[in-house]
Amino acid sequence: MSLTPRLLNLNLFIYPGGHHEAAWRYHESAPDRLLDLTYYQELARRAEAAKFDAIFLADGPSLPDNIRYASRFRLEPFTWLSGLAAATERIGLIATASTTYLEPYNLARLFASLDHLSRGRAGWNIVTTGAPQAARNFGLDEHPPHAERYARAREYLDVVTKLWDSWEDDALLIDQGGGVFADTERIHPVDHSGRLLRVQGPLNIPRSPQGRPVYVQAGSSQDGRSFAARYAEAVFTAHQTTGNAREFYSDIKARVKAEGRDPDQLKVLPGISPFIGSTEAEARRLHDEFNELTQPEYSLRQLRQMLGVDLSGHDLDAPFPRDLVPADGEREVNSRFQVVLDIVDRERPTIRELLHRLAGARGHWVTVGTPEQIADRIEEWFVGGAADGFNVMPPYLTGGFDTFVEHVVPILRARGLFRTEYTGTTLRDHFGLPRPTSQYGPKALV
Ligand SMILES: Cc1cc2nc3c(=O)[nH]c(=O)nc-3n(C[C@H](O)[C@H](O)[C@H](O)COP(=O)(O)O)c2cc1C
Repeated sequence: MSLTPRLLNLNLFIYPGGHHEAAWRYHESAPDRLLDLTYYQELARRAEAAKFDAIFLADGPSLPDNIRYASRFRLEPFTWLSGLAAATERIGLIATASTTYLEPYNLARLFASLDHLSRGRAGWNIVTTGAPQAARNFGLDEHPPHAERYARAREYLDVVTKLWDSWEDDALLIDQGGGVFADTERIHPVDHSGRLLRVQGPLNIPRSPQGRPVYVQAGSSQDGRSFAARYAEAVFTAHQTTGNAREFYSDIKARVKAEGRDPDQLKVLPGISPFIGSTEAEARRLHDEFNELTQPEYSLRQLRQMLGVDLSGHDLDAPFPRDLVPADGEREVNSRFQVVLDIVDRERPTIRELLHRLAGARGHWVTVGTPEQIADRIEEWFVGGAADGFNVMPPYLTGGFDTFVEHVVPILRARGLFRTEYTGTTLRDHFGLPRPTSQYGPKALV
């Protein structure tokens, strides 16, 4: 049982301009700065000043098909995070990278380099890539099926973990007198030859400050949850209700325990996208103002990706036609399908009401209220076995984040729920995770 108080882990989940689909149209947004590094460096410094655990960047190797209506382009995460590393000292840097569309040796180099250059702040959001259109950017006619992507991901994790371990911690000698830079006896080829991957190794840079990046994952299917239980040290997830979040949390922790791991060493971090006002009415007005900026063409396309149903041409103010949702329709992400279907079954919305429910954060928890109300809800999930912390998803930037930091974080601190200072320097320190030893390291003396 840990003696240090259990504190929230909070990440800033950055989408260009903000998570609400219409954020780029809001008068306080700065859509002309979304390719400007200094815009994100300013944001990263504010998140570090607020003692956040990490910055998280999503990614996919294809252009989302709704770019006509929303600022949904994708800056490459490693390039982006290297620029943020140069502007910060402590805050973690979590990049999304695909086990389907990156070669293991390249991915291992990218993360080891980011971990060295940031002095131990790298995290890896491990994805298999849900977007089928990515396949044609890599010479494939078809996107690999879900189960096959996870089979590759499991073998992939074994390979890159070997690569990150391939230099023992004390392999780098830099013995100027003796003229030996590195002890090659302590640098090991990995010689992996598996069903799907073949990699000889070793990696071409020394073992990084954290040993390897923090393993983050966001799967929700059975494959996804089993994968998380075996490898992940943090799991991102999307839930609308405390009940569903609690069910996911206890399932994942039980799976980790069944894998013989310590459940405290996997942090469950749902998304939260808060609209904050000095009164509840003001917060609701702000939320409505954003929803009035939405464009049905975008929202209907997103709904088709989530539910596999095309409602263009339907009366948006008619009840959502639940019977049109195919049980096994073509959709990108199974887990989000269930989240949206639960909203439909629970709230019986019109089509327009459902589009507005999803406009804020694509099925993540959107919550509207005063700073005290937002803090109450965060505390309820945190102490109630539904979350170890959150991916904070500001509906718009930078104002949506500034309001959360200036008005909600102080309340969380006053309640003893969030750190006042960093107690460590690496992302593993912030998450309370151990630094793994190398599987090639000197065998423990018996
Ligand atoms: C917070 C969060 C962030 C995610 N970010 C990405 C991402 O950047 N790229 C991606 O391809 N998938 C992303 N996903 C999707 C997951 O990787 C995963 O495919 C999805 O949750 C469905 O799980 P499943 O594959 O186990 O069905 C994200 C999911 C969540 C909850």
